[in-house]
Amino acid sequence: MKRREAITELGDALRTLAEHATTTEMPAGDLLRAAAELREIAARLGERSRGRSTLPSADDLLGGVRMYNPVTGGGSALAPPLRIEVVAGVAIGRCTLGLAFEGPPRFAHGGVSAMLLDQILGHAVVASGNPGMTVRLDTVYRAPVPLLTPLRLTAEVRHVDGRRVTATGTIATEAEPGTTLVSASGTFVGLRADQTRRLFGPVLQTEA
Ligand SMILES: CCCCCCCCCCCCCCCC(=O)SCCNC(=O)CCNC(=O)[C@H](O)C(C)(C)COP(=O)(O)OP(=O)(O)OC[C@H]1O[C@@H](n2cnc3c(N)ncnc32)[C@H](O)[C@@H]1OP(=O)(O)O
Repeated sequence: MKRREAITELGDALRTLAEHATTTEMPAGDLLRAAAELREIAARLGERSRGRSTLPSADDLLGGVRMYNPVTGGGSALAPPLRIEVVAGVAIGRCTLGLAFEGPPRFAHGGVSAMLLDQILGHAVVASGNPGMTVRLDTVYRAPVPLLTPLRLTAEVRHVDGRRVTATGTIATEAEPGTTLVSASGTFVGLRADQTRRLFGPVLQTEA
């Protein structure tokens, strides 16, 4: 537990770093000094690390704890992070995107919106008891998503057809939750046992 807290602390620091590195207007000399210091820290962290087929020791895959998920993970430098709760089958997500997520000036990159929606749709799908992988994600961009503004996302499952599950979701601001900025519809497919073995066999072996 202590290690998870430390991972989240490091994640927080990294997210602050990413945001300041995106917004800084400091002169070149300061940037070069910072780069050299950061390379030293990175080398230290890299002294003990895992490979692609090994789960993070702090994760609990079956319990749904993924510390470095790039959308929700407290330890991820890339995650906003999006906080998700599921209430009566509806996944509700909250986050605020900083300038590191900028696409058009003042607004979020469209790929970031798709990433947030893929994740929250996935949570609704898992909560419905039919976990699967995304095989299709259609996004409709109705209005740009503002940065530095609390956002509210929702997602719910619409249809289950054997191994195929369809879910829909939206992004809005907390201030105007009824005004959809981006909507998405996703298809998720539950894996057969042979597909699970082929894709995740090495990871599941180290988990056991
Ligand atoms: C308990 C605590 C919980 C805590 C809470 C944790 C929550 C934790 C949430 C995580 C949330 C993560 C959310 C991110 C989720 C990703 O980001 S997943 C990563 C991105 N997705 C991928 O990489 C998937 C890539 N695709 C594949 O590997 C393969 O398509 C799959 C998934 C193995 C399926 O294999 P396949 O050969 O394509 O399909 P197959 O098994 O033959 O057929 C299955 C059915 O799907 C259909 N299908 C396949 N592709 C498509 C398509 N593109 N469109 C429509 N239908 C399709 C087939 O037609 C077939 O239909 P039927 O004939 O049965 O009617």
